[in-house]
Amino acid sequence: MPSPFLTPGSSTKANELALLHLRRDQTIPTILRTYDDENLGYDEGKVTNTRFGSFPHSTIIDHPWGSQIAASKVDTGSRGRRAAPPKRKAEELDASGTTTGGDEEMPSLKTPVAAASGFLHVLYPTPESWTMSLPHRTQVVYTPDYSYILHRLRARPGNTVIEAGAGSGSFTHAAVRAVFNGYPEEGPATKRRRLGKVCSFEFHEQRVGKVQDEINQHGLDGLVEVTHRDVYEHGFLLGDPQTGKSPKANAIFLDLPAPWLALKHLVRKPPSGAESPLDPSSPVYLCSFSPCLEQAERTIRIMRQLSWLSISMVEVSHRRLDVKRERVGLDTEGVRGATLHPKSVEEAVAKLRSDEERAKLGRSGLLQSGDASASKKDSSAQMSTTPSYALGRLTHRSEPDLKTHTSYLVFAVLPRDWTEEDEQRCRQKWPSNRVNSAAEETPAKSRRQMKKEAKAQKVQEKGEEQQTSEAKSES
Ligand SMILES: C[S@@+](CC[C@H](N)C(=O)[O-])C[C@H]1O[C@@H](n2cnc3c(N)ncnc32)[C@H](O)[C@@H]1O
Repeated sequence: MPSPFLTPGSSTKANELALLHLRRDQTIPTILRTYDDENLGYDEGKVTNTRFGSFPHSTIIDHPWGSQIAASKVDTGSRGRRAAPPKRKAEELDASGTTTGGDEEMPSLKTPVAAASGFLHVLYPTPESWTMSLPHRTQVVYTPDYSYILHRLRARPGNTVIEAGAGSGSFTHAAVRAVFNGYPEEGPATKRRRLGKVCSFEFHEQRVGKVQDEINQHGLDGLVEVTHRDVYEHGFLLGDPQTGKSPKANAIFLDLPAPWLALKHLVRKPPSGAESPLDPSSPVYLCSFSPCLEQAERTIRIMRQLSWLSISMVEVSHRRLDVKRERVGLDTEGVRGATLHPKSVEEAVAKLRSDEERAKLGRSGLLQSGDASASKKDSSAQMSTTPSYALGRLTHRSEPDLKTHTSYLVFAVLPRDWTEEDEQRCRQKWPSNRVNSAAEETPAKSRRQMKKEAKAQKVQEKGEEQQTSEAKSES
């Protein structure tokens, strides 16, 4: 099954994840099904109820992504009072095998009737929207952090990423999109076309089960491999911790309470004699996510002992700045967000004077509605000589609800092992006149010396030319 995260196609499909977008900060993830998989007893099949109305999934399936879906009239009251428990019906359907996957074979469902109001938009899932809507089981890595981490890990199509722990699967989805290079069913990986993969490790049993279910429902089987493992003790091999297969990782992301305890397994030659989980043919990039500086320091100390290079630490502290023009004044009547209040003493006094004037005219019966509106128009015309975008005071303040948390990210690189055979292979592959044993033995010449030698050669050539011309003239 193709994943809607990676290849969503043009329209929604039954049994695939879709995001029901209610408003900017409210999205409901759901697996679209025509039948009532939770046995809630709706005549219309599976229904999602929201504050903007009820949405039978039959009205959402087979619509282009981004479509606006109108709410339907759904009987949410009487379904619990049915004589035959709907659960039995659903169980029978499950047993007959007609519910899962075979939506065409479903018994007839009630055709939904459009409600007078209410709508939502149906969107395909992305790692960003999934991060905002996923069921949180742990603290998660948010988009501002994982976009930077994946960039620094040089995660690209065809790479293999090790992730520990998987937690709620937020980073997992972003990582698999970064390394995706085709589905395993499309053909085996070749030397030139490696299929990207995420090897995810988690020691909390229930979280493993949940992540595994989500990976399966999101069509990411084969691209993400979740292993139930305490990585401090048993490392990162796939299958058996001692004799298992190496994931041959190019990039590693550790989101663990004690990352330094896992580092001993991330070496080229494990002391136990087991295979290394790292790709022997490439440098390995690592990022460790810590909420406090002490953890970052401790990780760095162990990294140094284990030959990690280019170690650097970054504190991620995102702030989104809300920039806007604050308008205050009596000329802002009807302007959204503006403060209708005199902005200076002069304006306040002018207002008092005009109010007094108008009161006087009113008392003497001279104020006519036409005159009043004309005088109002005159004053606003006077004030509107400045273009509206330049009116008011420019202010900025940081938006408080940006979802992220302060994090200390430690980055490092472990170069690939380099043997004499590798050296010889390279010399054969890229022979160079400049790389020969003679050149290696003699120390490199300085520029000055080279210039001197060139000059001497020129003088010598000139002398030789002169000699031959003299000899010619003599003969
Ligand atoms: C902060 S959460 C990870 C969140 C995840 N990166 C995400 O974006 O959703 C840390 C996870 O590490 C797991 N963990 C802690 N110690 C572990 C260990 N020794 N081996 C494997 N997983 C471990 C915890 O169970 C927890 O789920």
